[in-house]
Amino acid sequence: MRIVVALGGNALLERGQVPDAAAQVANIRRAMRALAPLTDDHQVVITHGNGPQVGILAMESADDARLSQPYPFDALGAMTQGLIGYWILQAIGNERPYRQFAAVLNQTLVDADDPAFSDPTKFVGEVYDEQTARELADRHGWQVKADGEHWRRVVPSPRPREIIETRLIDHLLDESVIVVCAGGGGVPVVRTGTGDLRGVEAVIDKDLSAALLAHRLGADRLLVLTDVPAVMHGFGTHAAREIRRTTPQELRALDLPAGSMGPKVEAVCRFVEVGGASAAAAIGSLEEVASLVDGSAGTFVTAQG
Ligand SMILES: Nc1ncnc2c1ncn2[C@@H]1O[C@H](COP(=O)(O)OP(=O)(O)O)[C@@H](O)[C@H]1O
Ligand SMILES: NC(=O)OP(=O)(O)O
Repeated sequence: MRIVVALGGNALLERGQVPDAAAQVANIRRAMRALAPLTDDHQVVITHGNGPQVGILAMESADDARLSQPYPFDALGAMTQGLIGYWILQAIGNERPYRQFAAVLNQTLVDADDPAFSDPTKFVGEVYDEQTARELADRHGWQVKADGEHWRRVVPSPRPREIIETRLIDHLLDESVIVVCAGGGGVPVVRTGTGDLRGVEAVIDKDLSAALLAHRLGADRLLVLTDVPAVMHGFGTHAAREIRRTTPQELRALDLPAGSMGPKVEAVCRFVEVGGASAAAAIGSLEEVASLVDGSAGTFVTAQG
């Protein structure tokens, strides 16, 4: 099978953990140990988030007095693809030293007139209390919003339209290469009037890019891995109940938070809706990844349910 895996942010950095390199390397090592068996039997693409990391780089850049302007988010996104891609390559390579791996620094096309550019929603960087967040916003010209009980910086997150490197990734998979790409949703770019690509200030949602990539690659599965075993009815209540086999229609009827489970559900729904009868997607925990493939764990989504 051809499988696209979207690795949740918690696999890189647990909530509240200090974002030291060593902590992330150890987390990624654990994640790759769990993912490695999947790569023995299937063509696998690994995508990953970059919200905390891109926020740290943005803060460093904003504080660097030598710069007349902080580095823009397309450049920062490319940096995180290199950083996290390197960590993943090394970790999966240590698990399967006889295999070939590639981290593809990729560009993701978005629409220049996407309404998201005037309504930032993507949380990046660290969490703050409201007062600190507002002070930072005044000092750096940021926009900040409440993320649950915390506050965080937000940046525009336009809808991904095309993964520019899809053909290259397709060839690599045919050659049995394990591919890391679309990290942080891919470097956001628009096409100019002359047909050139140009970077834009945004951070794309990695689950939505993973869904697009999975569709364009004709993948059999999209697996969205996170820190809960499934999508749940009544999440956070005593009556919480796992949703096991379902359809996009049933999932879309749920009221889910925009900053966490919402985009994951949107991603699996989009993949199944455009993929037809053979497409299947799952949301569940990294530790149960093998069982997510056949629906014996997690929330398994098909057109038929
Ligand atoms: N209905 C729901 N079912 C399961 N988890 C939910 C639900 N609603 C919100 N969540 C939250 O979504 C989180 C996963 O999203 P997120 O934190 O963005 O994951 P990741 O960082 O792994 O990408 C879970 O840890 C859980 O707290
Ligand atoms: N780009 C992105 O979706 O990152 P997170 O998953 O870390 O929010």
